[in-house]
Amino acid sequence: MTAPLICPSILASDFAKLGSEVAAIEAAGADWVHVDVMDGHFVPNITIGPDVVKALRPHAKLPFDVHLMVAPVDPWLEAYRNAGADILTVHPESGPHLHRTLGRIRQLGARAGVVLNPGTSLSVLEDVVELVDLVLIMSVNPGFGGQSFIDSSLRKIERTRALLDAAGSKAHLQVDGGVTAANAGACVSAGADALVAGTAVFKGGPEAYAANIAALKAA
Ligand SMILES: O=C(CO)[C@@H](O)[C@H](O)COP(=O)(O)O
Ligand SMILES: [Co+2]
Repeated sequence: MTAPLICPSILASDFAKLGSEVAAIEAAGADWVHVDVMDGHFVPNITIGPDVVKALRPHAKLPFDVHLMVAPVDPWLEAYRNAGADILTVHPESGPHLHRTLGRIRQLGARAGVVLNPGTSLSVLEDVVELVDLVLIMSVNPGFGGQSFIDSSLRKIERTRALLDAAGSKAHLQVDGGVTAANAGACVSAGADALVAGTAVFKGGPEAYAANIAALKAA
């Protein structure tokens, strides 16, 4: 089995040192930088605006994987793309026309992702599968880091893998929320090829990042 892509969520990093945190995870072997954007409306937390993404962009060469928890999302796509986002991932609930939103992301030259909350049906994906480069399965309800992995997510990952394979899609299948070295193997066995991890990467400070990332890859 190939090792999964590891996408540290900088939500769990030291916000007073974001530039050096992004550089540190790149040096420690991360594959993508996962940026959680929250608006205090779609989810009950406020985090990172496009100016912060722009300021962080020179600190790493890794793809910036921007998870937009913002509604309405459409007015923000261009700003985050211009700020340096390589992947823009949207919730179906964050706009009226998912098909149009995904098309717009690709038109902007970014990879398009769709993210399914624990309570969102996988059927949403059926009609847009040809427009997605990434499917993100939330294994917690969005809004905060440090929550516990919802075990029923494993079955949803399996069902998503089956749907993508049946459609001949090469989209990445990413998991986000409560991912640790203890459940990473089960996520990959279920069909995930990319793991978001905040707490599990940033615990222990910069000296621990390489070992934390290696543990997730090996799991
Ligand atoms: O999108 C989200 C939360 O809404 C995630 O990306 C979390 O930030 C992951 O953090 P951990 O659960 O790994 O601590
Ligand atoms: Co996220």
